[in-house]
Amino acid sequence: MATDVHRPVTRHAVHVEGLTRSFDGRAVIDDLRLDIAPGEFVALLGRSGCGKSTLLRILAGLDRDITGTALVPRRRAVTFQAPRLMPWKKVWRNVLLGLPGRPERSLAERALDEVGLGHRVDAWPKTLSGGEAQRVSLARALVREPELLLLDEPFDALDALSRVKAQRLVGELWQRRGCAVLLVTHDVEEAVLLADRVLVMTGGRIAHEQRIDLDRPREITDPRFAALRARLLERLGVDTAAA
Ligand SMILES: Nc1ncnc2c1ncn2[C@@H]1O[C@H](COP(=O)(O)OP(=O)(O)OP(=O)(O)O)[C@@H](O)[C@H]1O
Repeated sequence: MATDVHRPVTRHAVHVEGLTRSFDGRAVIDDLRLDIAPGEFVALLGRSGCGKSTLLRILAGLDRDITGTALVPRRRAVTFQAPRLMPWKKVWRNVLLGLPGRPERSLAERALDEVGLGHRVDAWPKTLSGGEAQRVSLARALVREPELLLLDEPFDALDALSRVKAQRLVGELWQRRGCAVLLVTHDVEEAVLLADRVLVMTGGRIAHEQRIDLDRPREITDPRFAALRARLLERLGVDTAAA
């Protein structure tokens, strides 16, 4: 088994080749190939259960039971659908959780400022709204100064308005930080809004990829936006005529 995970890479932010992950003899990821360039924003779409989260967990280093090659930078960070905050730690301590050594509180303050939560540094997690909690988890990712940011459906649990705000924030952070992003999402519109390239995963592989060559900020009212959205929905097997 050639598990070549987590060596530093330079030319790519992610280099995956011949990656396979099986559960109970069934390959959920099947000979998958994927490259992400430094600073590139990639969105990953696919039907429920197609293996998106499994791939993300592998890239995050949380699942090493693989065959094939998966090279990612050492400085990487991941956020999940749920913010996963420790309720007995204040917000700033949650942000610094898991960092080596004795990181300074000011690090957390800076990251929280960046996500618009400078005023909630000393708050307890239970006093946060869903959108705020998700932003804390984003700050926890940013404090690691990632070259690769892995986002697993980070906006899914949010109401429509918080979702739009959070999407905008992620777009701004990405532009400011210049890190590569892999965003797993169910939402085709979100993918077209944010990504340089959208991947559609089927049968454990990347079955389709679509470059999004629209200027930013993007307008969903742009006919080119609608055309890309329709093409991706088609690739996902959604009947757009009936939608
Ligand atoms: N630890 C596990 N043990 C057994 N099967 C698993 C395990 N983790 C994932 N699977 C299976 O692998 C498949 C892919 O799961 P995964 O969570 O990666 O899908 P997904 O594309 O992220 O789905 P969703 O969009 O619903 O989140 C599913 O059939 C799931 O049941």
